[in-house]
Amino acid sequence: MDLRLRGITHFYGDLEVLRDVDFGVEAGQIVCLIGPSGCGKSTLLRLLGGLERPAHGEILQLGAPPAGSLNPLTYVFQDFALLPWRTAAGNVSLVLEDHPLSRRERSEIVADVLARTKLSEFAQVLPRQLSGGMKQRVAIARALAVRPACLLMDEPLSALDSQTRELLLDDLVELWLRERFTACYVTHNLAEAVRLGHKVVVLSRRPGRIREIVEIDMPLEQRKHALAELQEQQSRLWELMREEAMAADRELADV
Ligand SMILES: Nc1ncnc2c1ncn2[C@@H]1O[C@H](COP(=O)(O)OP(=O)(O)OP(=O)(O)O)[C@@H](O)[C@H]1O
Repeated sequence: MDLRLRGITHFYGDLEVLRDVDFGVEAGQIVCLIGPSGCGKSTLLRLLGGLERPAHGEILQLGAPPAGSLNPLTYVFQDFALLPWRTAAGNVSLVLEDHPLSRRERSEIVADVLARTKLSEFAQVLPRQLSGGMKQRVAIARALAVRPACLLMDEPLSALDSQTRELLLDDLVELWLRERFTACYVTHNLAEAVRLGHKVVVLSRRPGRIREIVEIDMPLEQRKHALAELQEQQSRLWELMREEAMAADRELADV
């Protein structure tokens, strides 16, 4: 299933947050959203997931979600959002409990996604016994359990230390190579955007407009070993963002 945003404009009261935003998320691709603080990236994810409706414009879902999808648009949050009293398996199972599945089907799905995210041996462990990186892997397993058409990822690595972030970044690349999942991925981290994004949507400061859409053709599996080339892409993205980021900072300082 592809997603298309057409002419998205959004307000909170009188505050115009997004203006005339157009882009697409093609099935099997990761689209990264970057832009200065407050430019409306998380708002765009909420609009994509249907949590809010845009003031103007439309979001189209083209094609069918994967067979058996229980929640086509599924969020992965920065703070993992795990229930502390449930084990890793219990947290994953939670999102299946409102669906008409037998106990056996449920445990098969849970075992499958824990295996796919290399968490099988941690199935019975509580979140407090897990590192930040492992917690986020549980959250990703939970998201995969509902067979999403598109993962809506809001800075999923930003609560982690830099080493863990790097490891999880590798895990995400590996997962994508195995499963070709579709994602719209919000980040402040340009290195993350150029490692993961097939396309990077650069937004201007508020009201967020499309500043540029940068396609990165290099296959994901090659990127880890092509850091010099990626650095060029990253510098280009930073050039696009720098003035907007400085202006956004000045605006925040004036508030
Ligand atoms: N529910 C809301 N009600 C009122 N204003 C809101 C609401 N949600 C967001 N905003 C405002 O809308 C603007 C965009 O917020 P949003 O969180 O989408 O930006 P962002 O680009 O994700 O920011 P950051 O990079 O800092 O996370 C901000 O000025 C924010 O204060």
